[in-house]
Amino acid sequence: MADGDPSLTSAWRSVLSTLQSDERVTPQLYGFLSLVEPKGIMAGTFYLEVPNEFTRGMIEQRCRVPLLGAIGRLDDSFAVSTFAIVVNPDITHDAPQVEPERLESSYLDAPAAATQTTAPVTEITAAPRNVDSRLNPKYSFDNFVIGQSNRFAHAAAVAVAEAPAKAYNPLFIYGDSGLGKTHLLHAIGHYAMSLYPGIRVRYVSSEEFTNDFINSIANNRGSSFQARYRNIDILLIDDIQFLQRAVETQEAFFHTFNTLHDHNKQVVITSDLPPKHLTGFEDRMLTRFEWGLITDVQAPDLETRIAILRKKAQSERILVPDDILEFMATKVSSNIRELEGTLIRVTAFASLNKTPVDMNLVQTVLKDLITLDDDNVVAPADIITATADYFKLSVDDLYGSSRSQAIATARQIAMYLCREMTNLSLPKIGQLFGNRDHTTVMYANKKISELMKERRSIYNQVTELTARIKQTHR
Ligand SMILES: Nc1ncnc2c1ncn2[C@@H]1O[C@H](COP(=O)(O)OP(=O)(O)OP(=O)(O)O)[C@@H](O)[C@H]1O
Repeated sequence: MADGDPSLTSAWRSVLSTLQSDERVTPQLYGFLSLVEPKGIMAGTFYLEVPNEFTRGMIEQRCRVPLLGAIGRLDDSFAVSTFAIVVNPDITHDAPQVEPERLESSYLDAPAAATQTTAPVTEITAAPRNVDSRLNPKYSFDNFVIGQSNRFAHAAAVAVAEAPAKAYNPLFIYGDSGLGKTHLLHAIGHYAMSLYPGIRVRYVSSEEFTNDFINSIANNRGSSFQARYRNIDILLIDDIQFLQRAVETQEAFFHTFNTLHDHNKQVVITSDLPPKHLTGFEDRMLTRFEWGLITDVQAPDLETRIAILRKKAQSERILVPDDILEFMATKVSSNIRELEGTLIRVTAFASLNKTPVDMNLVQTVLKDLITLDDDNVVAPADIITATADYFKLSVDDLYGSSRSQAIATARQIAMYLCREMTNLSLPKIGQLFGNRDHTTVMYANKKISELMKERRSIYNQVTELTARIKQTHR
């Protein structure tokens, strides 16, 4: 679709009208959205232009989720699921309704909660707010359930958000997959941003860091890489184990870490193992990981698992009796992601059949979801092949960029299953599917969870496909 295309303009108008009635979009934020020029739709991405970095930052940081939601509501014929924002200073528009200066100065006001700590707030450098924090709004401290297994990690995370670079630096959180490390990282970011409006936070997975680094070398843009990772107040880096043996990327991370630490900026790192068990890292790097505080997250006990399920059910406004929650929590014991997957399936089934969630239903659904043990890990390639076979498509269709509805839905189902059945991170799954952004995977996950509740055909497809994949792994 080209610039000036009337259907493009009408698509963007419809997005704006959805956003206008979204209570998460304040009039000030709407002011920034009204600066957007829609440029085109390609390969499922809505390309938008804005006049400056500040506007891009505001939209990316504060409107990402409502915007993805509004785009998702567009007519299927647009075949669009995500967006990308490009800065074009040549666009001329009226000024946004909030002047950047006002936001800047509010950043320097010590917030109430922060004054309880020893953090001298003004030490955090005020600077243009154009950092895309890439935080997932789903993961906050409010919806993190505290239990014996994560109490210490949670307290350390809160302390770091309240007093960046003062409490523990770096904070190193380790533990098995699916136990809440990523959730804590994002929660630190959100909480720090609410305490110190305008603070520059960047969440990045090690894979994204590696890609950024490689691209910066390939494109001779080392200085923009440095600017991106060094002009920030809090760096949240997920799954550092993926930098094992990546000598040059490690070197880049080493310098980033030193610069941030020397300038009193906070670094938070997660990993599947504690520093002393990580192999493939230089000693000087491991020593630095141990400078601050190391804490682990463990598998949650039964009570915590029940509490997590209860919280999740409440947030989705689903009524699930306590004995059912307890039953589900007993069946799925180690991985919280799997626990959530179980709840999604159960509530989708109940919603489709318009029946309450009772023990019979849970037992029926759980029959299809017998968990695989650790030696029986599903390879993402198997999921993709099985999905392609099931929908009578080719594997290349799923990797590729076709926007046909049938292929796009099959691709989203494959992404959903990769998220549910493997330990792969969102960026890694995005990479697998033709280098897509991790937000596309997040969106696919959400969309399929919702569609399962609304369309029996989708529920059946996901269930049958899961059973087939598990069958081949028994
Ligand atoms: N204590 C908790 N309270 C509520 N939800 C939780 C908790 N711990 C984990 N979760 C949820 O479980 C899911 C998996 O957690 P998360 O992605 O943070 O795990 P992880 O340890 O980072 O795993 P990986 O190493 O595979 O990236 C998320 O949806 C998260 O919100």
